[in-house]
Amino acid sequence: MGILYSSCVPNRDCKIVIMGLEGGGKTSIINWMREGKALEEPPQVTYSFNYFECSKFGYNMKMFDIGGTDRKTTFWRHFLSGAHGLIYVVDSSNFTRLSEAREQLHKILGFEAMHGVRTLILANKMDLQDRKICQVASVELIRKELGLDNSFHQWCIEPCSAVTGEGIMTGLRWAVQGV
Ligand SMILES: Nc1nc2c(ncn2[C@@H]2O[C@H](COP(=O)(O)OP(=O)(O)OP(=O)(O)O)[C@@H](O)[C@H]2O)c(=O)[nH]1
Ligand SMILES: [Mg+2]
Repeated sequence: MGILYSSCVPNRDCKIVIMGLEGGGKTSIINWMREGKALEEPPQVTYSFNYFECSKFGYNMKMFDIGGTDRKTTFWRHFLSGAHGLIYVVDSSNFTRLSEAREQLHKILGFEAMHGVRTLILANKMDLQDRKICQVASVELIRKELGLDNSFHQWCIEPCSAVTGEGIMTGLRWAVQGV
């Protein structure tokens, strides 16, 4: 009976918004979430947004991948409204843009629609250090630079790579917990 019951329970809808500076790896990460593998070709720059749906962890996830080049906050408002989770992607190999990321993240979290929304920070491109291509910022440094310690939001930082898949599904599971 238990098995019959669980197989009949429909997936719950869950709206996830993925944001971050351009080139951080949002589209590549979403590809991992959907396909479980890295893209064969580097993705094209996302102008405006991409929309994807995928079923994971008992949720029908509606995912909005917001291109990093468009910084119009009026444009963001539309996507943030009704979101259950925010995933903010940071390029860990780009030390010089961490303060810009902090500014953008705080702007996003300042929207009323973000109150009570779980915020997952994905510290992406960790493979670059593992493959000895370049040094990346540690999770500790990213935490400090993003300045979330006094935030009322529920947040978590997960190191990840859209090349190896490290950390992506663990982070996503955290982001949708309790939705
Ligand atoms: N080494 C490495 N490269 C990555 C990783 N994730 C993304 N990239 C590369 O980084 C570049 C940008 O990736 P995108 O996924 O297009 O980044 P985005 O955040 O969607 O960028 P916009 O659409 O411009 O906002 C591409 O060349 C990717 O192949 C990663 O985890 N490791
Ligand atoms: Mg993109």
